[in-house]
Amino acid sequence: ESNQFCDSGIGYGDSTSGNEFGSSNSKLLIKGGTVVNANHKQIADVYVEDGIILAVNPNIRVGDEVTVIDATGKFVMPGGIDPHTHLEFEFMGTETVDDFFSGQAAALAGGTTMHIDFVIPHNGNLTAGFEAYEKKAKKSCMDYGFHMAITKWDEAVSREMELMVKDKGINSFKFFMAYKGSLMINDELLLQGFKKCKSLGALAMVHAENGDAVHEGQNRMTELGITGPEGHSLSRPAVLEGEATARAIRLAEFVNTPLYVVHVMSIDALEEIAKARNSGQRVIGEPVVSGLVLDESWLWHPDFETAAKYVMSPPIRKRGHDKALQAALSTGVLQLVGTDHCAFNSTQKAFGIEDFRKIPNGVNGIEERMHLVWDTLVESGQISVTDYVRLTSTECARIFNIYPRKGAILPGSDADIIILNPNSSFEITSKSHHSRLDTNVYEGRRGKGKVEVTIAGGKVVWENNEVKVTPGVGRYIEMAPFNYLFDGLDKKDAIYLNSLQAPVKRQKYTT
Ligand SMILES: NC(=O)NCCC(=O)O
Ligand SMILES: [Zn+2]
Ligand SMILES: [Zn+2]
Repeated sequence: ESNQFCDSGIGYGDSTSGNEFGSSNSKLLIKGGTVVNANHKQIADVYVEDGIILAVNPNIRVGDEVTVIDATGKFVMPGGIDPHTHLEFEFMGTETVDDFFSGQAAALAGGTTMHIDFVIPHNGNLTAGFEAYEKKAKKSCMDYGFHMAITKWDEAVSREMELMVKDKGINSFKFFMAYKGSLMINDELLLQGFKKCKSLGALAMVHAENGDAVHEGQNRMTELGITGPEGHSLSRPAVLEGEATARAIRLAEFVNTPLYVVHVMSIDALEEIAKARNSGQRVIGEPVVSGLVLDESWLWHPDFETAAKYVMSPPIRKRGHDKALQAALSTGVLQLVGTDHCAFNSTQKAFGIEDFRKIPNGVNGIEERMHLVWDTLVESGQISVTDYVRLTSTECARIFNIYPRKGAILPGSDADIIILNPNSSFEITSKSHHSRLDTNVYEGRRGKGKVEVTIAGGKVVWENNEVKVTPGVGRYIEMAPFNYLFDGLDKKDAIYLNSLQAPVKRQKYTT
């Protein structure tokens, strides 16, 4: 198809002409499509000026200076927001191949117009980590936000969390319960971190696996002589994800703070989330595309390169978990879909050729998510088109407090828009994808529904199978604390305090 601009297939816009997102159209009319929001759909036109949606109405008339895009028979929806990515991430002795430019160009080609990446503190220092990620993100070609990981605990970290929330636009912190010896924290830290999150109105996020038990499982596999990629799956079974999910949920309940469980990969974990939500606890569950559409059999593939590309944590599970995760999205047990895009090429994956513990963990997905969710869930009739918008965009915007600026096609919202043709089809291959990866875990997959146009910040950045983007035009989106999950939590605290009886008055004890 269109690899005419450079070898990655990414065309560069002209930043000197003010034509920043690659197309000259600062005034756009998207005509005759079915405009879909999370709670409503209607046939309407969408008028955009200078990056903002100004009107959504049937039969909008415009002058000749306006670029008109015909969307008849197609869906006009908010651009996808990926809540979980790792661009330019230093991990397991190497760095992901997609940076804030290539990863975002890939995202735009797949209909995602914003992502939230994880800042990793520098030797535990949050400010240093934030500044490093600010630098990495300077080449951004689409809007982005940050979560922040917490990897150690002391007074300085506690103060810096406050600084991040009050001055830097971060409203979520991730705690790794796995990766012993590197990112993993213990229960004491988890508890302190949850308390701090609650006081700041920041959302606590967990990578839920029992890291001590995973370490034990890895030793067990090594002693048994299982050194290949299948050892990755065997060493960290779903029970360890279920255990950590349950533990995090109970600690969040003890602190009375909302919890977001990232990359939910198993029935074990989703059952814990379902139980907590049924009892009224505010727990959000995020499955990722790999968990929804793949199964672990790839890890047993006789070719190392093929097997190793599926190594991620928690692992991709046995067939059955995928279908259960899909059903949990359609019933509301899980609320939004991410990717955990964390791209390591085959040379990097080969670091673990002798020992699965050294295979860098991570799979791709930032470009594929919107297509695969459509094909898997909408085309199969499991969710409606409005649900699709909610799961891929709106709910993420609500959780991270940027709705309705993002996640909606409404007057006043940012003009981040996709046009999806339900009668067209897509095919995924590393030969034409826009990531810098030399492989793709979805290689060869075809499906129905194709994102034909992506508009980011009011500019057409993907059309006719061409992506045209400019490094440096993506904006950092600050996210305010106290999202909707915090509403009324203080009332629950007050009821709890009132329920405590006065200390029992006892006679002085004499012997
Ligand atoms: N998931 C994974 O394997 N790599 C990225 C780091 C993480 O999210 O745990
Ligand atoms: Zn994780
Ligand atoms: Zn991740």
